[in-house]
Amino acid sequence: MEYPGNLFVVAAPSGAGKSSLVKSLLELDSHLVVSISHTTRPPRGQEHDGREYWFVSEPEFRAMTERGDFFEWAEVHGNLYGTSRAAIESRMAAGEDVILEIDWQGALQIKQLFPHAVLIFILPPSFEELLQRLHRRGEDGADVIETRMANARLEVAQARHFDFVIINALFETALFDLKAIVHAQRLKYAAQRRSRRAVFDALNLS
Ligand SMILES: Nc1ncnc2c1ncn2[C@@H]1O[C@H](COP(=O)(O)OP(=O)(O)OP(=O)(O)O)[C@@H](O)[C@H]1O
Ligand SMILES: Nc1nc2c(ncn2[C@@H]2O[C@H](COP(=O)(O)O)[C@@H](O)[C@H]2O)c(=O)[nH]1
Repeated sequence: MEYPGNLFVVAAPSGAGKSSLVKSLLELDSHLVVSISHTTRPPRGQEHDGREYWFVSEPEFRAMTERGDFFEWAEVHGNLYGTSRAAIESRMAAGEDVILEIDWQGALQIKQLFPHAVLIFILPPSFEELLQRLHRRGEDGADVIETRMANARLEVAQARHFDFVIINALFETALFDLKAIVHAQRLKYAAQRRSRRAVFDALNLS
């Protein structure tokens, strides 16, 4: 499928900082919209339905998968997560630039559907720092943190399938890298569209 806007996909092990980076990017970039995913995970302390996620029951989620409502979905850390068509289709069709914050399994599904999607993987500087960040965030119990740390070791091996890798050691540096990727992709896409136009013009086609 091809849409007129850019599609960015950001994945990372839990706690690497992708939500923080995407949130800061959105504050600086009014041309970018983030997709709100559906999940069966219970809300954390400050989370609201329709803001961080659409929180649904497992039967509701399964019904959506059967109806084909998702562009992609996956089981992550024991919960189900998915990007609904309703969340992004109209915005992509309108030519808006969309960013998805999803896990690596979803990212690879999106690349299959939208080959022009740009996949960005965020790495923490070390596993020790990742563990510290999960503890400092203070949102998850010890068992959840243990699961996420175990999964992190498998997830980082997937970075090789991504177009770009950013190491989120110093936050401002990682944000700069993310902005640069978005900017470069916009220029590349615009240039490609202009050259297609130029070819059409030269051939006197409309
Ligand atoms: N560069 C950084 N240095 C130190 N702390 C950071 C940095 N980036 C993010 N953090 C902190 O690390 C914690 C985890 O960040 P965040 O919630 O953005 O991670 P995440 O990758 O979105 O995790 P999840 O997938 O679980 O939602 C937060 O408390 C955040 O403030
Ligand atoms: N495949 C998908 N993964 C998603 C989606 N939305 C979020 N996620 C990923 O799940 C984990 C855990 O998130 P958390 O909010 O419980 O910490 C993280 O890697 C998210 O990126 C989705 O729609 N599809």
